[in-house]
Amino acid sequence: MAKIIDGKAIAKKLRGAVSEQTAILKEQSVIPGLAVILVGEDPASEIYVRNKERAANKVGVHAETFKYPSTATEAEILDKVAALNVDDTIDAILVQSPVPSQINEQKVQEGIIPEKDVDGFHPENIGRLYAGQAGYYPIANTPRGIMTMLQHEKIDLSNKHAVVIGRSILVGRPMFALLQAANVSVTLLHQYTPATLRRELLAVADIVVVATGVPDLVMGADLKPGAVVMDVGMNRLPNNELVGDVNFVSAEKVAGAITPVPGGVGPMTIATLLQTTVELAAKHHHIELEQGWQNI
Ligand SMILES: Nc1nc(=O)c2c([nH]1)NC[C@@H]1CN(c3ccc(C(=O)N[C@@H](CCC(=O)O)C(=O)O)cc3)C=[N+]21
Repeated sequence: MAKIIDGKAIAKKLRGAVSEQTAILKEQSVIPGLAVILVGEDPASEIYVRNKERAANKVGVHAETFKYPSTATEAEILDKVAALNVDDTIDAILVQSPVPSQINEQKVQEGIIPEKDVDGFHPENIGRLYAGQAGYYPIANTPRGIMTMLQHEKIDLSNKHAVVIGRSILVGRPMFALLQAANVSVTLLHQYTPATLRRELLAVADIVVVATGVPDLVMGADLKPGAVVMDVGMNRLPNNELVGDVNFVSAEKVAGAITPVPGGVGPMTIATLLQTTVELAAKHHHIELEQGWQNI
């Protein structure tokens, strides 16, 4: 049976470290500010945004949510982003994805200045990540949180092969770059990968990251025994149950370690978002943070 990777517990540790860092910033009168723009009335997004706000306030991050109706225009959102870009109390800006179809998401992402781009979506930040550049720049929080979990679990990455399923800017693509930077050999699959090829590759994957939105896409029988499985999926079933993209019951019999849904990758995404917000605030105010993250 696989070890269950407790994302909730690791997230709690990380939030503790974030609190220590916000305390250091507070001594210099800096309160990290996170602005969240939410367009439309998607109930799932609203819950997520509320969770973020609550978690932020508990660790000393000031979070503000700006809500717009689903009829909001692109110009309205771009204007708000422009105002937040020059707002000195705001260090990090996040536009909740997806946005309604009249708004060009890419244009909005490019409107956030790279220094406040807490999702790591700006082409400049993505370019740096893909180029494997050194130095600090924000990186998408879900894949970054997954790297923290792998590190926390002391999973040896050297000479390993990872299969990442999903090529979104939110998860798959930055995951590919981060694993590669950690010297993992990475194969990136997506919805056009034939199922036969997917199974061939999963059978030789030491690490599997799944972010597709397809329940039961990966079954225990697909896995290499002992594989580490990171499930990013969040699917609400008709019976209201929340499940990932991996069939947990069959997978936990074959995997070496696996993240549950809920309580796995999700809580780490939020904790990592707060971590990134604090880092951006420190950079904005030219304050050197202590090397607090290492204790996670
Ligand atoms: N610009 C942008 N950045 C994002 O990071 C972003 C986004 N847009 N749009 C939506 C997705 C989704 N996402 C989640 C993060 C945490 C949980 C989470 O905390 N889940 C908990 C609780 C789930 C529950 O019980 O409802 C869990 O998995 O245990 C869920 C979903 C971030 N996203």
